[in-house]
Amino acid sequence: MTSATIPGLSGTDNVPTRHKELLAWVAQVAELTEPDSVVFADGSDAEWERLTGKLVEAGTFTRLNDEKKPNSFLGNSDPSDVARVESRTYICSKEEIDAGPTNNWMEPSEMRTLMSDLYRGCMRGRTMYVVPFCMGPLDAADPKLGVELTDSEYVVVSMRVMTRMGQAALDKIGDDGFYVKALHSLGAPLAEGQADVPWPCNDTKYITHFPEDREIWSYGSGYGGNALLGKKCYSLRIASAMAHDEGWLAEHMLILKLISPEDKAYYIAAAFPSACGKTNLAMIQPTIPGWRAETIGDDIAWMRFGEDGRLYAVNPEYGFFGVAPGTNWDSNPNAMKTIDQGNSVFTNVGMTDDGDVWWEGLEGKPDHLIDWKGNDWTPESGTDAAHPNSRYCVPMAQCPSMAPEWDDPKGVPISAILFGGRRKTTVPLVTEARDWQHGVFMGATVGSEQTAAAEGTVGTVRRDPMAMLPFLGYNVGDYFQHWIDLGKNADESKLPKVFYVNWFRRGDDKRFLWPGFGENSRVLKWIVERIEHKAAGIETPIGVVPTAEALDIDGLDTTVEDVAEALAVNSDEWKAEIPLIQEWFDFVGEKLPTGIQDEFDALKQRLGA
Ligand SMILES: Nc1nc2c(ncn2[C@@H]2O[C@H](COP(=O)(O)OP(=O)(O)OP(=O)(O)O)[C@@H](O)[C@H]2O)c(=O)[nH]1
Ligand SMILES: O=C([O-])CC(=O)C(=O)O
Ligand SMILES: [Mn+2]
Repeated sequence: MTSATIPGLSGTDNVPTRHKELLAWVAQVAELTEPDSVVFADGSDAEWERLTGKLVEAGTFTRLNDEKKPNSFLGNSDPSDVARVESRTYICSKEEIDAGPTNNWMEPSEMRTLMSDLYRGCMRGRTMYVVPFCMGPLDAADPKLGVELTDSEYVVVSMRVMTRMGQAALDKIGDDGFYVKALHSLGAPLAEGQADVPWPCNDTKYITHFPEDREIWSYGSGYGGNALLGKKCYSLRIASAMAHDEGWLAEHMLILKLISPEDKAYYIAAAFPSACGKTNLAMIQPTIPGWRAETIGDDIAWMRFGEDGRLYAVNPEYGFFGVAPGTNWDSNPNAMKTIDQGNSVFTNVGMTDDGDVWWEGLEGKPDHLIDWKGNDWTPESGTDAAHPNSRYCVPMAQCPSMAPEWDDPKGVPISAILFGGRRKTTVPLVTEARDWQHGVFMGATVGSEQTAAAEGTVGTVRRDPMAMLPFLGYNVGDYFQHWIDLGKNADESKLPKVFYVNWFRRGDDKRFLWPGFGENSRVLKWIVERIEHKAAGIETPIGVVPTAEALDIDGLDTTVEDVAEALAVNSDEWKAEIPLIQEWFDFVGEKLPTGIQDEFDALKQRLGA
């Protein structure tokens, strides 16, 4: 790590790059934000030691018991800074229509002026880190590079887990290479002698994207999705705009490798909204004999057509930023084994008296711990030990279920795409689309109950197209058209088949009708057998659903009645869905593709609605 003081970045001898434009940008931001010092992050172990040590000293981190979680830390946030802030997230395209109805928009120069005022002097008393990173393998033909400038050590160490961060990425950028500019500040300057707080942040927050300039400006939050700018901001919002221009897809999808008893591998990508089961499905342990699964990615997929006409997916990430509550040895043993190897950062979970972590749903409920707000907690407290959106941040390479090809820059050929959401009613366990365009319609109309992953009322149903509602870098109507066009230009026989799944349907007494987790392998088996033309299905107005016999429920600890209810297509429920879809399409507005409107009209006709 080399440091250079400001404003003297003109003397660049001790700086680890000769990239003039990059250095000019660093100097310009330093001049605006006035940090005490500027440090280039190199991604080394020594740097990790130094920065985690600094975070412990500052009271941000507590080092966990090395025998339980080696080289791991707990950092509990300010209670106001626990999730993505969608109402403060902006797409500042030049024209408002290009941000579209699903995004907040402000004219770019107006936003730059407003945020420059906030950034002025905002790093006083802090260090500004220059964090080079690469999304996806460094040896990709066209590596996707970025540089985050941040005044948060928590961000630097988390970026090291989540991305290929440090000198290797800076070397890839070279002397004049392109990189995405990602500027982040906690917005919490320190006056001379002012003591710091454990989790600095600001009540004013902006998470801003300039898609045409491929630039990100974030202010006021230290939380994952708002501050680790390689993840949602770059790999989804900016990348979706790049993908639209360049003919590929940047999606909020897990990537799973499923291996049949005949040893044939199938790669499946699945888009579910935040906190709706991507990580769990990505690490699934199938319950049906002979079937195995491996992980390629758990949150983001970049997909492009290969020379053979198939759609290939790459996981751009390097770490998991997973939902902690509900993760346990039964629901997700692979996540537990990954975490147990250490090298992790936990946010907003409880800490046990022996220096380990605990959250709701984890085995071994302790009699006493310190909760995520720093208070004494006992099972009688009646409060959550961990915030519902508490997270573990851990290197993917440690996960025992990773497929050997998980970081292959070529990616993996996708056989099926799953869309899903969290719906108590209406949506069956699994439905197969009639063709690509019908599949795009399904994705475009996914509804899901709101979770704790963003601010808002948990439980309200909202449309979350392709699970991308909070992550689209451009107009949602153009996005639907892009999906349709990619299918039109492809060899239909090589396109992935599309399915709509719902693990969350409930019975009258509110219980889940389907056990989920490892048992979802039964649904995956039907999907693979549909691809191989081996499983039966029934044509319904909404698509093809399994016959009672086609879904393998051998040895399943669920009643046949519940399974039937989970699979049921209830035409009254679907008729009630029609005005909701209409309302959503009215909101999408004039850019709704005719292909999607055609699918909607056909659905209404089939339903007699
Ligand atoms: N009932 C039920 N719950 C599930 C299932 N899969 C996951 N969950 C629960 O859903 C919550 C979120 O699951 P994750 O796998 O972390 O969700 P995610 O989509 O990766 O979330 P993000 O990281 O926010 O994008 C956890 O509380 C899980 O226990 C399932 O098949 N059935
Ligand atoms: O972005 C985050 O903070 C966490 C995440 O994966 C999501 O919300 O989908
Ligand atoms: Mn996510």
